[in-house]
This record gives sequence, structure tokens and C-alpha cells, in this order.
Amino acid sequence: MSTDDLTFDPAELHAVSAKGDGVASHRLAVLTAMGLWVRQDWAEALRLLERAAAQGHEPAGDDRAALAALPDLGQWLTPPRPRALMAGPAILTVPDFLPPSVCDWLMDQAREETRPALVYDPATGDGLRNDIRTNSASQIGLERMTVTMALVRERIARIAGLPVPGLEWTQVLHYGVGQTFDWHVDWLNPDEPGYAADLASRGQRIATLLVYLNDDYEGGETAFEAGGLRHRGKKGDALMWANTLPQGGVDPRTRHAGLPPTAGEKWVLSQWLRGRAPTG
Ligand SMILES: O=C(O)CCC(=O)C(=O)O
Ligand SMILES: [Fe+2]
Repeated sequence: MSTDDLTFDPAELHAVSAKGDGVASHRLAVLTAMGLWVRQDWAEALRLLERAAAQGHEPAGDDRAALAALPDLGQWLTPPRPRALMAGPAILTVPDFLPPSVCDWLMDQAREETRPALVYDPATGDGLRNDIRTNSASQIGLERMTVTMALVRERIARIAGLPVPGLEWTQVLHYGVGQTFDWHVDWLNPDEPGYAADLASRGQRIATLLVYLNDDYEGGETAFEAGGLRHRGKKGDALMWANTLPQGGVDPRTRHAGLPPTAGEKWVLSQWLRGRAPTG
């Protein structure tokens, strides 16, 4: 069965999977990894992934190969302590947050479907093309989710100390020479009526986490107005910061930019984190 025709109903997925359909088994593996409509269970997700690969579903085979490069689950789900770069705003680094093989795999996944990056229109809450974002983005939503990605998201949630259901869909950003994500903040302006419904449903973007996926480019730092900080991690390193203040409210000092590479191409994973699962 093709992905487009396939249900997200776990009972139906089980039935189709039992008949030998690898697409259904893979989707069930992903839902089980995420705990979406079924109980979250890593061991069961891995069993289902094995089954999907054995049933000949190629993306499941790729997913399994990507997973094989990870350390054991206990180690993976206990990320190292971040190192503080700056206290106010709170900006931290995490060296070697993702293995190089996972970085390569994420870039491959993103190459398959990368579009011009959009900005959020406060008037409507829709995505809009805008000159401040000339880079491209690939969003990994539910249709493109994998068990490996679910494990990456779990590790992100753990290092940030925030719940997985609060993670927005992960994006992989791509910058060619001269392309930029110009000066902006990631938090949603609470004074902007267009953001009200989103903020009520999902809460604020409490934190941002980036993972630098490659090294072979010049320039392209992440720049913060605060302290004139310019940062560029090596392949696999994460950069994380709080968009809100410990006492509540947004932190205007988090204004930042993805500067344009001057040679080569920059790839970065971008994760915006809310504090809780959506409601309503
Ligand atoms: O690419 C970068 O360094 C910055 C990305 C960014 O600001 C974001 O994803 O919100
Ligand atoms: Fe940003």
C-alpha cells in the first residue's frame, strides 16, 4: 500500500501489517515510537521496524540502517550536560549531540523535499514567503516521520527538559552562498493578535535547539545581538537557548540570525520547543 492511501488508525494498521504490508508496519513503528494513538514503547517500535524492513519496505530499511549507528538506548536517552555560553540570554552548547552518520542521514532526508523557508504571518498565522528568510527548509511532519527521527526528537526533549509532545515538527534548514535567515526572534509576540489562537493552544516557544549537520562551508554562523556572539558548532554539535525568561515572559535579548555562508552550503537541524502538548 502507498503511504498516501494509508490510514493512521492503529487497529487498521495492525491488520494491514499482519498481511505483510511493510508500509503499514513502518507507520505503526513510527506511531509506537512517538506514542501517538498507541502506548509509547521503544522495544515494540524497533520490533515493528524490523518487520517493516523484512517486509521489503525500503524506507524502513534505511530507517533501520540509520538507527544501527546509534549507541544503546540508555546512553542515547541520557544526553551529556550542556555547557553555558552565556547566562542572559541563556545560550548553551552540547558537543557531539548527534553522531555524524545521523547528520548525513538527516541531510539526505531533507534533500528529498526542501522548499523555500517561510515566515509566520502574524495577521493570519499562515506561512509566508519573505525576504528575511532566503534559505530553504524541509519539515519532517508525520507523513515523513521515522523511528530514527522520533529518537532524535526524544533526545532533544531530554536535553531541553521539555516534553516531546511540545516539539514542533523538526525542520532541516539549508543555506546556499548568500542565503540567510535574517535577524528575528523565535518566540511568538504575545501582543500580536494573529498569534493568540496558536499561543492559547500550544503555549510559547520556550526554547530553540539547532544541530549543525555539516562542516564544509565558510561563514554561516548563528549570530546573536546579545554580546555580539557569533557561533558555529562542528558537525553534530547542538546550540540551545531559552526564548523565555525564568520568571515568565519572552526574552527580547534572544534576537538572532543565520548568517549567509560565503562558500559552500550550510545544513542545520532546527527545533522549536513549546512547553506542553497542544490543547483544543
Ligand atoms: O541557521 C541558523 O544558524 C539559525 C536558524 C534559526 O534561527 C532558526 O531556525 O530559528
Ligand atoms: Fe531562529
